[in-house]
Amino acid sequence: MNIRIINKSKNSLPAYETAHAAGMDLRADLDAPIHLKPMERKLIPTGLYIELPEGFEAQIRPRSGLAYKYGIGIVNSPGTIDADYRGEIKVLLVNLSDQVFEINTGDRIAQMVIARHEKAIWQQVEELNETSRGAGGYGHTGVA
Ligand SMILES: O=c1ccn([C@H]2C[C@H](O)[C@@H](COP(=O)(O)OP(=O)(O)OP(=O)(O)O)O2)c(=O)[nH]1
Ligand SMILES: [Mg+2]
Repeated sequence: MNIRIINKSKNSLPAYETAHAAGMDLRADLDAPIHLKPMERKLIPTGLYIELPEGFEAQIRPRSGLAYKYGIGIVNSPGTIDADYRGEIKVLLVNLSDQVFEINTGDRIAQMVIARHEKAIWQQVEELNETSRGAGGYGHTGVA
């Protein structure tokens, strides 16, 4: 599908890195390197602006390699880009390691998945259909 995009960054457009990748990697668009101290969080600009069709969202998800090797996560994971948002896409990184993490312009800091979503219309009722699970949750089926 075609999605309108403005690229004010110095990077090329986000791209699928492999043939059937679900996400396109997002690159940082910086004037100077950013240093993320342990437990610090910062909004990282991408220089990208998109116009999603109604009924679609973009999810901003962590990259597993950065998470595993450097403890880099996304505070609000998955971030949600709404179809009516026209501002710059930013990524809220957090450093969960005990080392400073340096981000340079052009670094692939996250990935973005374009997804359909439903628009719910509430049907307010007094009772819900019964199930065998009922209100059980939070591990009520056990561990093993
Ligand atoms: O990781 C993210 C998450 C959000 N956004 C942008 C797009 C999104 O459409 C908007 C609002 O995000 P969200 O609804 O998650 O934040 P909010 O705190 O509810 O803000 P708002 O009151 O503006 O909806 O911010 C990003 O650029 N990156
Ligand atoms: Mg919101």
